[in-house]
Amino acid sequence: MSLSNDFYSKAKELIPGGVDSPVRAFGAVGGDPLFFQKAQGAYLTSVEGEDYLDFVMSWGPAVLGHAPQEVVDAVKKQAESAFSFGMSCPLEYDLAKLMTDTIDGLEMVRFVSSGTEATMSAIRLARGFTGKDQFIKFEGCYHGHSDGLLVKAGSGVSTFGTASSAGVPEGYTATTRTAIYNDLESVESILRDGETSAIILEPVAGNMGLVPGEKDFILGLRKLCDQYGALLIFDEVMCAFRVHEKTAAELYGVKPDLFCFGKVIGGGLPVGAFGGRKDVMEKLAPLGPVYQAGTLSGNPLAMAAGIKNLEVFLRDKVWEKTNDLGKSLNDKVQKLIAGRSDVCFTQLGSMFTLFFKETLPKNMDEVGDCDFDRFGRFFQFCLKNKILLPPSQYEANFLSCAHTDKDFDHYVSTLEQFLKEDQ
Ligand SMILES: Cc1ncc(COP(=O)(O)O)c(C=O)c1O
Ligand SMILES: N[C@H](C=O)CCC(=O)O
Repeated sequence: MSLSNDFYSKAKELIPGGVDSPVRAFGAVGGDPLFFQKAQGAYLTSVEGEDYLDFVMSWGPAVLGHAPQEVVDAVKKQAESAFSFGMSCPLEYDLAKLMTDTIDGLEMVRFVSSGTEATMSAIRLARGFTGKDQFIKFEGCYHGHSDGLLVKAGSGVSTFGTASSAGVPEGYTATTRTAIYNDLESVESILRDGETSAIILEPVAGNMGLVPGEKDFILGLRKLCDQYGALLIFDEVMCAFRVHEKTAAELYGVKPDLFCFGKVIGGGLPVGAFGGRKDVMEKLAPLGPVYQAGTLSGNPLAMAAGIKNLEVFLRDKVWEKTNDLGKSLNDKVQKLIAGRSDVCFTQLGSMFTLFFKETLPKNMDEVGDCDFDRFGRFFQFCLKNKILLPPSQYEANFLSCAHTDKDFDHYVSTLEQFLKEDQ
């Protein structure tokens, strides 16, 4: 029994499945989950004291690497004066100012404690603003686990093979309409009745593996929203500051009505935010009739971590570094797999996915063609070689400015060995 096995056995007695989020359970790749004690730079240290090269990076926040000193110092300093006020503090304004100054189209922003809350609140706001109940989401996009959004969702929902979740009454999903990613026709056919309040999507999807929206698709969504009186919501919880220096909105040159954020803007502490057009945001309580609240919203520790994470990201031009690193990894992998038809690789900024299929998928159905058993074997092979991948073919990998070309050489030689042994 390893120490991780020991912790896992104990955790299973008190925590369902031994984990606080299903993807951590290694359910799709076999074997028992590892438990960790330390995260530093591009590495995690298990409770056994073994170092693992990390491509999970806390599912996105750690774009500077784990525990960057300036963020650690900012959190320590804040902890000396307050963990939580339950009242307003200047740090909320500071992060709002930094974000609204940085992000084109973000006129106002409200902080919450998770990406789930951000998307759930954005949908409520869109309904309140337009007076319409229906909204569109895409198969394979994941927007957290609020009831109405747990329909044909990616990430753990697909990993564990559920189209929707038990415990969600039919009525709660009756207003959720699903369309096919990268397929404008599937969207317009739903919009024609004029009943849709909003379209929400990951403009660069990372919860069915990395599947970028095609430019025409994203531009087309903007046009359709304008034509049919629906709001366009970009869920950039995962992709902001990862696929572009700022947002995917800038990458495509499209302005959504609302954005959702999380991950990087909290520097690893629990945070989410939604914002966008002022006339829409002013419908929120206490100004307007759309209610939304949170005991720990705008939490000072999370604000301090987020401000420092973003400041360093912008000041040190971290985007240029992570983008170059991503391209370097892409070059190495493409060279290795050239001419193969059993595997393909895609990268955008600091996100990437290796799919066990011939060609890159454009939507959730095409991701379904992957060889999932082989992905599981690759995951285990990497683990043996001290590399931690997200434990599902449906998840994107993340790198940070703390990763190095030497780390990538290790990943690529591990992949090379795997492809030789696993014919
Ligand atoms: C695109 C996207 N939206 C929303 C969420 C939900 O965020 P959280 O897990 O912080 O609730 C996630 C991740 O889980 C995500 O990747
Ligand atoms: N894909 C999810 C978020 O990005 C994975 C995180 C989780 O559900 O625990």
